[in-house]
Amino acid sequence: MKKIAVITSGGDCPGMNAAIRAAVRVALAHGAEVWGIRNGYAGMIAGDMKVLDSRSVGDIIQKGGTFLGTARSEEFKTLAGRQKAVANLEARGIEGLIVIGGDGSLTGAKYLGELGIKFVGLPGTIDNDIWGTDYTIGFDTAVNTALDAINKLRDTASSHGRVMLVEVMGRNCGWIALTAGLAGGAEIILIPEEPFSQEDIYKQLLESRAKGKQYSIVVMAEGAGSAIDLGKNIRANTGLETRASILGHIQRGGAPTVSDRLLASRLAETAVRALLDGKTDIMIGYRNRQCVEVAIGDAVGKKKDIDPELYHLAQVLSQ
Ligand SMILES: Nc1ncnc2c1ncn2[C@@H]1O[C@H](COP(=O)(O)OP(=O)(O)O)[C@@H](O)[C@H]1O
Ligand SMILES: O=P(O)(O)OC[C@H]1O[C@](O)(COP(=O)(O)O)[C@@H](O)[C@@H]1O
Ligand SMILES: [Mg+2]
Repeated sequence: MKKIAVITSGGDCPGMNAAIRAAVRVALAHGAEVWGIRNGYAGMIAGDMKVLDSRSVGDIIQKGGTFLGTARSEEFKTLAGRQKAVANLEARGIEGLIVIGGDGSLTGAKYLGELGIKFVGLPGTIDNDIWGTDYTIGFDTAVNTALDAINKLRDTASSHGRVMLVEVMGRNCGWIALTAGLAGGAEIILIPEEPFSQEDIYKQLLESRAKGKQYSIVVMAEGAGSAIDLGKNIRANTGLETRASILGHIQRGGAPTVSDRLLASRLAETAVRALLDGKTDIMIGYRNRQCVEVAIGDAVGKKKDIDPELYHLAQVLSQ
C-alpha cells in the first residue's frame, strides 16, 4: 500500500494532533504518500483533502484539538454519502485510511470497510468509552482538566461550607466522573452505570454533616442527570446550601498530557504499520501496556464497562 490518508472525526480530543503527526511521519518513513482529510467525514464527502509532508505536522504535538478539523456528518450516515466519500478516495488513488475518532467515527469506518476501503482505527475521544482499549486518546488530559476544576471548587466549597456539584462530560459513560471524582476526593460520584436514588443522596449528605464533614463535593457524569437540577433538589430536601458547575467543553481542550502524547504516538505507529501490511477492519487499542489489534466489530459493538474496583474504592475512600 503506497497511498494512505489520515482523518479525525467526531468530538475532538487532546492528542489527536500527536496521533496525526506520528501517523504521517511513520508512513513517510515507510515510503508511503500521506493525505490529510479536512473536517472529518464531511470533508471526505466534499473531497477536501491534501498531501501532507513531515513539515506540515510540525509544531502540533503540544496542541489540543485537531489541525485537520473535525465534524459530525449526517450525510455520511447514508449509503449515498459514503459512496461519494469512497469515490473521492478512489479518484486520488488512496488505498487505506487511518481513522482517529470515537465510537461513532469507528462505526462509520466499519461501514466504509464494507465498501472496500481498507482502514485501521484509533480510539480518540475524551469519554474512554471504547471497548478493547484501557484508555482512549484524550481521556487522561480531560480527567486532569476536570481534576483541576474539582480542586479549585473544593477551595470555595470548604470556605462556604457548601455542597458543590460538578457535572463532567462522558455522554453515556461514567469514566471521566469516576476517575476525576476518585482522584479529587469526591464524597459522592454519580455515573450512569450505577443506579442511585436522590433520597439516598440527601441522607448521605446529612449523615456526613452529622459526622463532622463541613462541606461536600459531588461529581456527576452528564449521562447520570443534571447537576443543576440535583443541586436544587438537595437544597429543597436537606436545607444544605448548594452550587452547581457544568465543566462542559473546557474538558475537550488544552495541551495533551504526557500520557496522551505517548499513547497517541504509539497507537498511531502501530496502526500505520498494520495498514501498510495490508491489515484492515481493526482498531489499535492499548491493553496491559501493549498496543493490540481489536476487531472493529468488537470495538464498536461491545460495551466497555467501568472498573467496579475503582468504583468500590471511591466509595470506601469517601467515608
Ligand atoms: N452508524 C453510523 N453509520 C455511519 N456513520 C456514522 C455512524 N455513527 C457515526 N457515524 C459518523 O461518525 C461521525 C462521528 O460520530 P460521533 O458519534 O458524532 O462522534 P465520535 O466518533 O467522537 O463518537 C458522525 O457524525 C457520522 O458522520
Ligand atoms: O461537542 P458536542 O457536539 O456538543 O458533543 C458533546 C459530547 O462530546 C463529548 O465531549 C465527546 O464524545 P465523542 O468524542 O464521542 O464525540 C462527550 O463527552 C459529550 O457528550
Ligand atoms: Mg462517541
